[in-house]
Amino acid sequence: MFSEKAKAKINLTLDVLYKRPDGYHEVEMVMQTVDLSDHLVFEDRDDSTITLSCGVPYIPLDHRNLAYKAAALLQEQFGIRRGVHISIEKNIPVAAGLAGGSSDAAAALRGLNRLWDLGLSLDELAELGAELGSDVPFCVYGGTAIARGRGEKIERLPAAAPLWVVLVKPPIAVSTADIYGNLNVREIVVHPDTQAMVKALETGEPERIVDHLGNVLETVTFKLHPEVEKLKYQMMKFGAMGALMSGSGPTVFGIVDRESRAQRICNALRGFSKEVYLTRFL
Ligand SMILES: C[C@](O)(CO)[C@H](O)COP(=O)(O)OP(=O)(O)OC[C@H]1O[C@@H](n2ccc(N)nc2=O)[C@H](O)[C@@H]1O
Ligand SMILES: Nc1ncnc2c1ncn2[C@@H]1O[C@H](COP(=O)(O)OP(=O)(O)OP(=O)(O)O)[C@@H](O)[C@H]1O
Repeated sequence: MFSEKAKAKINLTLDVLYKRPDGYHEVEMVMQTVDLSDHLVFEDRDDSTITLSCGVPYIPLDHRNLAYKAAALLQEQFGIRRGVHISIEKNIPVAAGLAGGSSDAAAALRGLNRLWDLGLSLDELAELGAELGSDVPFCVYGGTAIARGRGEKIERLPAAAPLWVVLVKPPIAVSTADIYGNLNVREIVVHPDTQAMVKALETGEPERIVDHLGNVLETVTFKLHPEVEKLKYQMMKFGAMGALMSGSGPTVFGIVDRESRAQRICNALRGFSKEVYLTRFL
């Protein structure tokens, strides 16, 4: 029996450069792991099937689950005849822009690499992960990184200073495909400055980091779901140093340098949303 943590991510920057002929968007994003995690446990089975259990009722437990897909991919690629039962304790909100499913897939790749003694490196697992989703390779490594291509090309960065992050999710689910589908690249007014964010992270100065937050998908999601923009405004009003929507949304994160202030923001936001989390850069 093995276990793995599947950590959530936020996008400190998310830039779209152009729409590619394959329908995906060429991106450049600074990604950061935060300490909000699902927990996965992997147990051997007597047969070759893959089974899943999960405490929450609203995620698929069959071939549509990204952790199932990860297990099936490894079985197929390496001719594995052993089965596995994967229990998922879900703490990351679903369809939130926090890569919950992608992180479960990455944790499944790491966990099964150990359970099935495959001896694969993180680079090899990340390459396999790209077949499951654009965010999976980053989730294989975690930490701080720049993601390019459709998100699968990862340049790892030194660990960032452990800033506090408040997450707030409105009670709506957002489809990533819909948000990218509604983006008109020619209408992007301000592109985030990826290199400036990298430099800001090197200094560890929160004031510089929040200066360079930017996500070109915000405009699209805000138009479809105005309550997301409202939460961003409230996050700032309650005292965050900077705030941004994560990924395609609808989660908004706020960056804070002191725990006491982060706690106060969480308390204030709980008047508006049931889903508020206090986390940190990891
Ligand atoms: C929004 C982000 O989460 C930011 O980290 C990612 O860019 C999306 O990552 P993801 O959810 O793992 O995305 P995938 O499962 O690979 O793709 C979902 C859908 O989003 C769109 N998509 C995704 C990534 C990308 N670079 N361009 C796209 O246009 C495509 O329509 C795709 O069918
Ligand atoms: N292990 C899983 N956990 C959560 N959702 C999953 C999982 N496997 C498949 N899904 C499906 O994936 C969809 C997207 O959920 P997920 O939580 O991964 O979105 P997300 O956080 O917006 O991802 P991203 O930030 O990578 O776009 C859900 O509708 C859900 O049914």
